[in-house]
Amino acid sequence: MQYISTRGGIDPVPFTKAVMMGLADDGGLLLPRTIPRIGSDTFGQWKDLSYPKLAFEIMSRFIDDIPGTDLRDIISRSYATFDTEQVIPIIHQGPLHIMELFHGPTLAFKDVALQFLGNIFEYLLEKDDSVMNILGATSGDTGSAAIYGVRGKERINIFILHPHKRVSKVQEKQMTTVTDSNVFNIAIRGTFDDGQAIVKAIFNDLDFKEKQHLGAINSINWARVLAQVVYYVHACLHISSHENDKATDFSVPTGNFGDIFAGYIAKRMLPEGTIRKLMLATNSNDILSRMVSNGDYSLGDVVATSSPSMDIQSASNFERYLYYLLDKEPNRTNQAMMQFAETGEINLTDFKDQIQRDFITEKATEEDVSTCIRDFYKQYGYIMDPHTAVGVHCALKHQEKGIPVCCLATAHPGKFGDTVEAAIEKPLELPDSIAVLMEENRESRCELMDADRNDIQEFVKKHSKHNC
Ligand SMILES: Cc1ncc(COP(=O)(O)O)c(C=O)c1O
Ligand SMILES: N[C@@H](CCOP(=O)(O)O)C(=O)O
Repeated sequence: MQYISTRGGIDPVPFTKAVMMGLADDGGLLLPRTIPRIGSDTFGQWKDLSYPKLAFEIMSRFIDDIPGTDLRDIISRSYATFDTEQVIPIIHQGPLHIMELFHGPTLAFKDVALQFLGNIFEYLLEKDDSVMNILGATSGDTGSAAIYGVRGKERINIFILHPHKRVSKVQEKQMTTVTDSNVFNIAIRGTFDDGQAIVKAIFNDLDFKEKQHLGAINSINWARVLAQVVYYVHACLHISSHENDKATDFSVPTGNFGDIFAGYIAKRMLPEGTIRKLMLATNSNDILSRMVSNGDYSLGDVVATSSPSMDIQSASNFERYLYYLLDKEPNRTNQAMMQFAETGEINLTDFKDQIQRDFITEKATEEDVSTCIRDFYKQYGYIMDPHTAVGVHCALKHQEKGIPVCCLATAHPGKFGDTVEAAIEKPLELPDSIAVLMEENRESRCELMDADRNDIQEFVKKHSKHNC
């Protein structure tokens, strides 16, 4: 399998190079040259596979430059850190299927891909006897999952930018109380979008990228998307065996467009009609919702909400979808992205029909989110986090009679305890890993910096790991 850039400016590369490259060297995003198709027979044979075995079946269709035995080992180690043997339980609650993606070490869906990516990096660096300096931006969950994915790994230093005071208390503590010497947290005076733009600008300095051995853990990195494709297939297998092979809709709370893009890839891979509709749910940062409703992909200000991890306007992975929307023409994708960089908008009104064939959308206000958490708890006794509630709100509004809907539960409610407790009007029982974090006097480490690309680049240079 070869990987190409959405902007067409690099020669195709195999999986391992794509993972190490992160952002494509022409500023675009990497995609597999073709999306493998899964026939109905093969899909049927996967029904009883464990999660790691299913992950191997899917990933090995995209990875042909890591020996099978090594890939199996990497996958099985990655999911052994989850707190349940099922890895990703799917439960039936009221009218919905809820896929709980938060059973990994940092209690959010990011662990599913970042446990895997941390192990892939370690494996490839050992092979090459090399080192890596990871640079990433987070609105709260990617950062901690990436840190937990690589903490203590000898060949890796990690630098994570998060927006100062715009992440939840638990998210902040999860990141900053990891005091391993290879972990550097930077709180920036700015938004997640500012952090992501700085990360991309630094990656685009190819000389710096090469000299500092930069690596990417954001969904810029194809391996992130790939690991997330697996759980859509897992859910389809589960639901088709419980609901007589019915086509399934998915509702996905969306910020950087990575998770829902993984669903889009799964839809194109699986037998026709296995996934019916993808519901794209946003909070008040609704650029993606406006794009689906009327083709208007135009930046607004980032506003702070109770689902802070989705307080994003400039959705990184949108470029990958745009590439397919523009008939896989890199020149057109490049032009559109250049225009977006200049004007902050892309007019997609001519593509509205296609976009609406791919997605249904809904935007949840702050009131919608707390009402959804409260009512779902009252009716079914199930407690969800505010990001999950954005998706559940959308699912309940758009569910069609007789069509199963699977909602992605992207974080544990305890990560956003204040919002959840206010909605359900009672204290939450916190998992031990959160209770420990909130103990007083825990040592923590974080630099506060302006959202200044040069300062951050200098900081990374000063603290970066080098080959011996
Ligand atoms: C808890 C949670 N839910 C949903 C999302 C949205 O995922 P994506 O950015 O892949 O669209 C994020 C991060 O953005 C998140 O951290
Ligand atoms: N919600 C994310 C934002 C970064 O998205 P990514 O999927 O590109 O890493 C976060 O929690 O940081």
